[in-house]
Amino acid sequence: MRASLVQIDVDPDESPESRRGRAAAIVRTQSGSDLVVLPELWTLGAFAYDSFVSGAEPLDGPTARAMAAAARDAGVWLHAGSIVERAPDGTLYNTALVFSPDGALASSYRKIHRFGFDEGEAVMMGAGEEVVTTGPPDATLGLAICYDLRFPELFRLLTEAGAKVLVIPAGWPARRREHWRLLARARAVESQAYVLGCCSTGTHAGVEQAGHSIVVDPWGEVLAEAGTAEEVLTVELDLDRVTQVRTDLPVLRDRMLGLPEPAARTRGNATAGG
Ligand SMILES: NC(=O)CCC(=O)C(=O)O
Repeated sequence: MRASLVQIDVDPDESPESRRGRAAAIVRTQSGSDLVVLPELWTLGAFAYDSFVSGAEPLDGPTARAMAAAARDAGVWLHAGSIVERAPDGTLYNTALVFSPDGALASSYRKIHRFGFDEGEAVMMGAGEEVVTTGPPDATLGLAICYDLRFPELFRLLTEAGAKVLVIPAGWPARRREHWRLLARARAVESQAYVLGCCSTGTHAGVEQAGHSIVVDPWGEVLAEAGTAEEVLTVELDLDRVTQVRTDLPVLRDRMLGLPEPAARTRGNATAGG
């Protein structure tokens, strides 16, 4: 399977409409790929909180329509990164959209772990509640977004649901770039799956983006990594490698399920220690 990660420059001097057109044009150039991936909130900028309310869109809004057409024209599976979704009840979500090669919306995923602590998306957006896998039947994509990368329990659930390729659009800051690179490899090794991390580049809302979109194989080796410029990273994924690694080193089989809850363990230890 050939995958192309589009590391787009999110520049506040370019309008979301212009960037949408540019991203669609780039996707159309990737017709030889099976899967094309865009970053998190690339139309507005992941840290451009001031634009979230005015720039929110429904699932059939302008970004979704442009991406559906681009996926169809290129004949690719398109993970269109994420949008600020305005749900019918008015709640905002950070929502990833995946289109099949006929331009149909195959799946959407609402980011479960919202970044910002006491500000930004953590207070402006609702939290997703669904673990989502999708994609080409032979690949099974597991969906996560940016800050989700810090929460291994989500990736366990994605692996249990059959994910072989973990796709993580991001607007990760340059300041924590080494966390991004390290956690992408960690999630690949523990899940024994490919990790496709597609980050934006440029600076918006005063936050320099990490770039360094990355593809890691199920053994934890980095197959390709971008720099900090806008670029398309294209790699060949051998999906049999997932099965091979899981067979050769069957650690997923050795999980000890049913361990007591942490609180129960603490009580137990305290008693045992006298
Ligand atoms: N947009 C994000 O989720 C940012 C995540 C981040 O900055 C971090 O985890 O560090």
